[in-house]
Amino acid sequence: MYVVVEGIDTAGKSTQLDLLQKKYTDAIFTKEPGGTDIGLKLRSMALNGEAKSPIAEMFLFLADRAEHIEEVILTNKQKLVISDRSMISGIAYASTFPLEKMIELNLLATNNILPSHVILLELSPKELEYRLSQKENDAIELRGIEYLINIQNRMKETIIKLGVNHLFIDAGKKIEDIEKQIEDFLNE
Ligand SMILES: Nc1ncnc2c1ncn2[C@@H]1O[C@H](COP(=O)(O)OP(=O)(O)O)[C@@H](O)[C@H]1O
Ligand SMILES: Cc1cn([C@H]2C[C@H](O)[C@@H](COP(=O)(O)OP(=O)(O)O)O2)c(=O)[nH]c1=O
Repeated sequence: MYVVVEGIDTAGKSTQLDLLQKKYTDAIFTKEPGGTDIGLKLRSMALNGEAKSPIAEMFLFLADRAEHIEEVILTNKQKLVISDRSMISGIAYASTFPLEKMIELNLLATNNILPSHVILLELSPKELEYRLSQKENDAIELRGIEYLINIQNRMKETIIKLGVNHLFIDAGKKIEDIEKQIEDFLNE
């Protein structure tokens, strides 16, 4: 099983992944960007906003993804792999590029490998505004509420277009209610 937890910044991914880690002690936990050695370097370049060109930034994430699929996903095919983000983020965050083009590029990077389970934590603009105000923001988070809600809409569109098995969850619900919904989805 290749499970991905998706959502815009502050949606609650890390919170749920910590809970999953306690429950699924034999699973492989990984993330994008930064799930491999090269990925850690690419992650720091991408997140520090070092690239001036949005195209260069997008290719840093694609390089990370290609390496991650090769090194982590393919080598653990028989195991339960749970990833913090995936190509869904890759397609959605590259919002200045057409969706179809991004799907094509991401399928090239992943060798056409798709997640078997996609969990999307979905935030309301109000809850997003509150959560961003409670933390120090990185370069991407500083792009603001409207930018991130647009990304969230693109995430939903991407999931539907790819036709992957998915669960959309209201991220404003109680942590334990979300945890239960995820558990039920993985046990289906
Ligand atoms: N269901 C929830 N209800 C209220 N606050 C939450 C919930 N889930 C997470 N949080 C809080 O929101 C913030 C962002 O959560 P986090 O798990 O770090 O998100 P992400 O990994 O998606 O950026 C944290 O302060 C966390 O404690
Ligand atoms: C995977 C991916 C993430 N991103 C963005 C989303 C996040 O803002 C950022 C890194 O995600 P994340 O690791 O969730 O950041 P943090 O640990 O600070 O919560 O990179 C892209 O722009 N493109 C991508 O392909």
